[in-house]
Amino acid sequence: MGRKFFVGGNWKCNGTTEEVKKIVSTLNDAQVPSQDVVEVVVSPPFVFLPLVKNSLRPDFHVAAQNAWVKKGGAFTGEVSVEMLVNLDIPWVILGHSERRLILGESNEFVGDKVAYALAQGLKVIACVGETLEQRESGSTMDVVAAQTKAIAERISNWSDVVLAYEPVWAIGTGKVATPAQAQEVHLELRKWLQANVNAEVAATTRIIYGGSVNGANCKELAAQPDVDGFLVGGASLKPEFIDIIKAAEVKQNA
Ligand SMILES: O=C(CO)COP(=O)(O)O
Repeated sequence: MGRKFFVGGNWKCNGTTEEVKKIVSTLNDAQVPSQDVVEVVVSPPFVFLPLVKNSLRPDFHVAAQNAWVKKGGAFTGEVSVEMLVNLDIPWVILGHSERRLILGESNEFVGDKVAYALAQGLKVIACVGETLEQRESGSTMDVVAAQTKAIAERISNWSDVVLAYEPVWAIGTGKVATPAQAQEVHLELRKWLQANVNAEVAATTRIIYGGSVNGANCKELAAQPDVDGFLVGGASLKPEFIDIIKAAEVKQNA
């Protein structure tokens, strides 16, 4: 199958220097499966990226939580892709629902960001997901397909993209999607990629789940055939993130 398990930790807008040092030290001391089995990427706020990059174990990598849509310049408050490349930051999270919904980023804007970041050599964790209202009205697949389409229309190479399905109603709510709910959308997304991109991209692109993942629910989710890992928020700030990384072993034993 060849889809290496991927565990991302999205620290969001959290942390002090002391807290960040503590999380890094916990991660550095952890016994986890090897890089051949699981790819681990943590995403601190921009201001802590150099600290984390310089102190984190070499088998774990870092991601920015956002980047500007095109070349940097007169865009007060933004951080450009070029700056991330300059700092040797390999990954960026784009299209997180908090940016789509709170900061008003449209599907097209997110698609443009993904295309620009990939073109400059970054790897992208691209997020999609429906709100509770959209789920209840039966439009989950239409919503995630439209979000994915806006990306697919703008890129030709998916090898540096990880697709994160993060239902908005499950984010930070403690209300995790059931393994069946996650599997259903992941499979539909894979079918969408097959029909609209190609079979190889559908078979090889990692589709990870995010939304109230924790040490207790991660194994059952990881056992789903189309769940290739996680994007973890709150629990990525805690030692239980190590247990979530270890959920990769579920795939090995499958
Ligand atoms: O938004 C998320 C990761 O990007 C998920 O957040 P929680 O794990 O805190 O629900």
